[in-house]
Amino acid sequence: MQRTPLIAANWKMNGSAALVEEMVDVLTALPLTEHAVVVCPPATLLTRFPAVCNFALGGQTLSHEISGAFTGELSACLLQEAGASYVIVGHSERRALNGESDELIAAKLARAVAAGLTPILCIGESATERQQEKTQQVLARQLDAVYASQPELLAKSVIAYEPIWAIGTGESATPEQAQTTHAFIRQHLARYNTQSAVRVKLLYGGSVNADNFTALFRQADIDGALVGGASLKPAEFAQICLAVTKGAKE
Ligand SMILES: O=C(CO)COP(=O)(O)O
Repeated sequence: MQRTPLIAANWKMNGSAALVEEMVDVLTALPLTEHAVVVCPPATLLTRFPAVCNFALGGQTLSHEISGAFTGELSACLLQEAGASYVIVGHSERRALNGESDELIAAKLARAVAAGLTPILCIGESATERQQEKTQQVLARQLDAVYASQPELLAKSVIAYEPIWAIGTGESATPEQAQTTHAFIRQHLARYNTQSAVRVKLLYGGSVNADNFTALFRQADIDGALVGGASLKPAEFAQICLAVTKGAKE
């Protein structure tokens, strides 16, 4: 089963209209294959991107509500209207800083799928959980919560494994560590549904850069990356994108 690769950029609360222009110039010059790259800028910048280009756009979070008196929130439909076709859900920063629970994340995922957005579900363990050998337990809990809410949601999502200890630290998981965990995630998904487990794209996130990406991407169960810091540097991000268009896996 050949899964097409995906590189996703998470700009977090960074970027500017100027960075949009720079990124568009750099990415549109690349021979990107269809659906290979998605850029998730702050929502206010979504409409600054051209309506048609050779990469997709995504939001960084969404409300679990459809519409109404929810000041400051953004619905799936608003994101879609602004040009998004993906949305990051359950990033560890939102789990930690905004108190997003597994159940809330499952509700957001359902809202995204219902609106036709592809969710990028983030899961991952903290340094302490890894030291206590609870990585698999944490990931299983995060996946089970989504499965329990609606069994078909995971098959319609991209899943990003982002160990919290690797985010923004410059200390990426090693290719072996990442592959072991991705293989576990895929096995766990297979317990729900063997066919969709083979099809689901699993991205690795956490201090990915142009130097370490190729070795990560060569791993059997790593289908791409969710890139934070390096996605703010157009030339470096372009190198990561090119690695998948060149088929670095072979
Ligand atoms: O959190 C991340 C992407 O969602 C990873 O961030 P960094 O690539 O900066 O470590």
